[in-house]
Amino acid sequence: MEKVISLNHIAHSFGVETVIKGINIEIDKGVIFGLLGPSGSGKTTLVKIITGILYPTEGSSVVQETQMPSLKKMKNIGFMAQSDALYTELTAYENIDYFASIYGLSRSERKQRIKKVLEIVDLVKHMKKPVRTFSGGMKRRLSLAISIVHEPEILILDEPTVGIDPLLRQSIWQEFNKLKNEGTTIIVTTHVMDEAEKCDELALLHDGYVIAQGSPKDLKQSIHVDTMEQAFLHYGGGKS
Ligand SMILES: Nc1ncnc2c1ncn2[C@@H]1O[C@H](COP(=O)(O)OP(=O)(O)OP(=O)(O)O)[C@@H](O)[C@H]1O
Repeated sequence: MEKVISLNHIAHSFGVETVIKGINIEIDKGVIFGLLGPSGSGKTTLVKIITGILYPTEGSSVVQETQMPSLKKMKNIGFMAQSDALYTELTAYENIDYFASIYGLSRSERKQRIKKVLEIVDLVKHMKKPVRTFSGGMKRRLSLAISIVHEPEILILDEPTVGIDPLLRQSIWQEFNKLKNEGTTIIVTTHVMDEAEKCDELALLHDGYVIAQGSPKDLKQSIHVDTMEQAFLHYGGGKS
């Protein structure tokens, strides 16, 4: 298996508070890797470190054999942050077009891919509306469209389906699986157990530590429980 991401002894502090504590994770190409943990456990901080947006206090994030941060590698990464970074006076189409042009897509590539991603997130009929008129869920869907428009090799999604209804959530997960089958490596943070079940591999985070790691099946089987929720509680997760 080709390693795409290696996190080596990562620790991170904000002032005197250490929020990431000695994390080692290796992620293979073409898997959906979930970071599961309660609010404040360090998921967002960790994905920011992986992408190179945040420089860790200790350790290193290596993406495709390159130490982050690396501008070159950032072009191979699609990142959907937890808060939507959108231009509210522009339309949905214009927002995607703007980010696609930053990624260097030609006019014809943009036209074709924007159409595709708008369909995936079910925003075709709203594409000409200014984003200021969008609901929270619509903004999330637009952010997702932007993160995949340049067909990145690595897709990092911080709670991508918050505020998205169950039906669309299901079709978005189908799309993640499709991207995975095409070789995209996907990292997704969540505190929703049924989403965790859909990941190939999981790291359970609690208070800045990885408390368990493995496939959902292995994590459940090794302690003889039926649900991820039970597994998470067993391993010491739950509320911080
Ligand atoms: N810029 C910052 N300055 C100070 N403390 C921060 C900062 N960002 C995060 N933290 C703290 O780091 C800890 C981990 O936060 P983080 O956002 O990584 O958690 P999370 O697991 O993503 O939570 P959530 O599920 O609520 O998004 C929290 O205690 C948070 O208060």
